[in-house]
Amino acid sequence: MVNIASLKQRDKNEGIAERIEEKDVSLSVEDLSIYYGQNQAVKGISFEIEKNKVTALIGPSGCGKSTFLRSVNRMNDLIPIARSEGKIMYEDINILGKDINVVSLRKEIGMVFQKPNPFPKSIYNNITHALKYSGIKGKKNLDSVVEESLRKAALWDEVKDRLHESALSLSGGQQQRLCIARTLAMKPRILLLDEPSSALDPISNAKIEELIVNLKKEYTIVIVTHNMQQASRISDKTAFFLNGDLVEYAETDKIFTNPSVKKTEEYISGRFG
Ligand SMILES: Nc1ncnc2c1ncn2[C@@H]1O[C@H](COP(=O)(O)OP(=O)(O)OP(=O)(O)O)[C@@H](O)[C@H]1O
Repeated sequence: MVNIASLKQRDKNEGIAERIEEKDVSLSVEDLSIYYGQNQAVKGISFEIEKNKVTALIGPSGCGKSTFLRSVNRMNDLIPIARSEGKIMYEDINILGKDINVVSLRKEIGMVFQKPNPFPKSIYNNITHALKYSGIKGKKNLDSVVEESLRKAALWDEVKDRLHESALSLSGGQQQRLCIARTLAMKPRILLLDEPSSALDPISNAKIEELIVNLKKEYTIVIVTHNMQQASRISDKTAFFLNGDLVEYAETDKIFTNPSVKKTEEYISGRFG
């Protein structure tokens, strides 16, 4: 079983970690195909996701965006008929390798879903729940991780006086920021966001967008969105998917002002999808 943390230690010993740190690439996708039984949902795509940038995945419904996103932290493992070919390299480790420790991978690469899904526990316990399994103990330590995570998720000021109330008493937008805080508490390097604000009101949406832009200083962010304005406002790079193919991948400004492929232009101008 390959444990990501131990690999990093090995890399550090061999001086590889420092060299990797200098690279701008966070994930390198190499000829990736994903199938559900006979249906090929992702068709041999290759691209590199850059560190400390926001990468938006856009495209019409059913084109493979979520399938790709889920494969990055091995959530597709939970679907018996799903299988993949090709590689997703993360710090010189193939995420799709059979010997990857998926639990440690998911700490490094956290995921937040479309619908806020806090545990039916207190705000505080939502954050500490998984920490206990990763060996962080003691009230002082836990308190400090709770505060740090909630601050990073821009939620601390709104909840600091009600940490022991149920997370379900929060608004939808606050619940989603709590889910982001819960993911940040695991100290990930990469955040995968699957339409994180599409179920929220415009003000909550604006808060999530502002949060994403702030978080990219510390994290690499990959976001699936159907909202073209959102992709153009917050992302640095945009990948346009269509029928499982990666049709175009470029700087967001280029995709939205001067795309190279006609299909991209048709999609972003609302002519289909
Ligand atoms: N759990 C699953 N089992 C079988 N097929 C699936 C499963 N999830 C997705 N698919 C199929 O894979 C293809 C890609 O779906 P996917 O959800 O990745 O698209 P998407 O671009 O994220 O769509 P949306 O924007 O609607 O979320 C579709 O043909 C879909 O029916």
